[in-house]
Amino acid sequence: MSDPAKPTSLADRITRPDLDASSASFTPTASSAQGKSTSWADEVASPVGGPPPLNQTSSSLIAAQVDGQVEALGGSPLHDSREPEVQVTLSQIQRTLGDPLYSVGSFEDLGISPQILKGIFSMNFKKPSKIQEKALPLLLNDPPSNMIAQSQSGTGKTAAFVITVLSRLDYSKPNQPQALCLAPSRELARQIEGVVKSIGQFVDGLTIQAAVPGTVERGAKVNAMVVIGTPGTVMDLIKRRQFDATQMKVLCLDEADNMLDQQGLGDQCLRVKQMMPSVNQILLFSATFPEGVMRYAQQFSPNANEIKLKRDELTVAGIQQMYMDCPSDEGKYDILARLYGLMTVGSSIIFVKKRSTADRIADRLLKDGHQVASVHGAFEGGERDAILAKFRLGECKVLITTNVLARGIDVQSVSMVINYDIPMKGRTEMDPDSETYLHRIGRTGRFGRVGVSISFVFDRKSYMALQEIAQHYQIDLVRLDVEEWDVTEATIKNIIKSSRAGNNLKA
Ligand SMILES: Nc1ncnc2c1ncn2[C@@H]1O[C@H](COP(=O)(O)OP(=O)(O)OP(=O)(O)O)[C@@H](O)[C@H]1O
Repeated sequence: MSDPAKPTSLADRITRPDLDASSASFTPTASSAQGKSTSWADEVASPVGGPPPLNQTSSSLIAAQVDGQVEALGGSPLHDSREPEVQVTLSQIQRTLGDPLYSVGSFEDLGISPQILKGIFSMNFKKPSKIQEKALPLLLNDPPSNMIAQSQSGTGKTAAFVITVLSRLDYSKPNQPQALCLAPSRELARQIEGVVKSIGQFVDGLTIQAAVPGTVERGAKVNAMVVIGTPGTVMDLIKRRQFDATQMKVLCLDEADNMLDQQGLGDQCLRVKQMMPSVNQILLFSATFPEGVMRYAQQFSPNANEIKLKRDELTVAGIQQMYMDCPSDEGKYDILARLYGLMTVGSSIIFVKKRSTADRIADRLLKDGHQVASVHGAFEGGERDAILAKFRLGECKVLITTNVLARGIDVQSVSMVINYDIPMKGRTEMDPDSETYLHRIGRTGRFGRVGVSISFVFDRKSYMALQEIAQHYQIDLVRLDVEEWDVTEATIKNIIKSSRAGNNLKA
């Protein structure tokens, strides 16, 4: 069907790596080199570029496996050249104050309290990551200044803002709310609460409280120094005077682009901010800041120092991004069921568009004898917490979910992410949602680990959407052949194994 000499499709641009089991390295087969394919990929013309040299694709896969090996016993794997340089732009105010811009090589250089340092080291953080080394000197500088910070998924943004929050508190006022971290989902808020607890575990007098649905009873007071919550709940608590926000110093929005971009969440964040007259440091963090949202972010967090990444540096090198050409929408299920064995090598997350799809797939997989759990917005809060807790502990290895868990969730054992449905924007679903794609696949490959993402396409629309996402980030997706299952299986296994080796060493 396709002319091997003519680079017309994504499948032509991207090469399928085949595994040479004896040498445990990838080499292209004759069939892939000749462009043999019967997929959507061949039927849709690609507007850009020719194929990368075959050996380039295969060697990049080998490199990824080597990169994924982490240092033995608690060494941090993310301290090498794979972490892209972040671009720092100082605010006008900061420039007039003088240039404090330096990059710290160690947490000790930050001048933070010994108790906070002890907390950091107890988490086995040996050195700051790039975002931490660039952001923390600015975040901790006096007088406090705003920041809009972008860095890749899994690079330690949470610790950067948590260390800042803990360094800004007046410990003589344990019952007075002074810092608020907002997140778009209860799960992420809970996770941030955990990080505050861990880093702050040796800080005398620290008080922490979650403000997500169901945690603060009607009439009860929010009386902790650090509050971590979701925008709607926090807004209601302040309005009902359960939460005194008058002495708030720091406001931090995690996944800021997502919250500011959505009508409801964005309005709630703005209302919350307006109810905090004394806030003097507004921090916005995310792996993505699309241009349109950036302008609003700059209004929300005025005169902020900015840390940004180039668009082609947004994807994490350790995540091998692949796709599978499925026979039909319904046919995706059979492919998923075949992948099940690989999904349980580590832990996996399957992202679908609709809650009903999550339930349907979970039911079928369970009936077929597989252990999976689904979780989404229709579940009651406590149930959501319980399922995620099981997943974190590895008691449940495969989680089927919607975009509700696409952002921020940090489970280091996740070695595979499956995009069962390609993420599309809004109700019309006309445009691919590149940001959500990035956040979804970012649930694997955390802090320098290796992971695999597999996106399912089955028709022209899904194929074109994925192609657009690939072009947006200038990435080459690897095609896995559903017809050559042995090769596909070996390819995935090999990558996951390398990440597991790292994790085992770390344990
Ligand atoms: N300096 C460090 N050394 C070692 N591990 C670290 C360090 N900083 C953070 N980590 C670990 O890296 C992992 C990812 O961090 P975190 O969840 O903050 O990423 P993130 O940048 O917020 O990602 P996302 O964009 O997906 O929300 C966590 O498990 C965290 O404990």
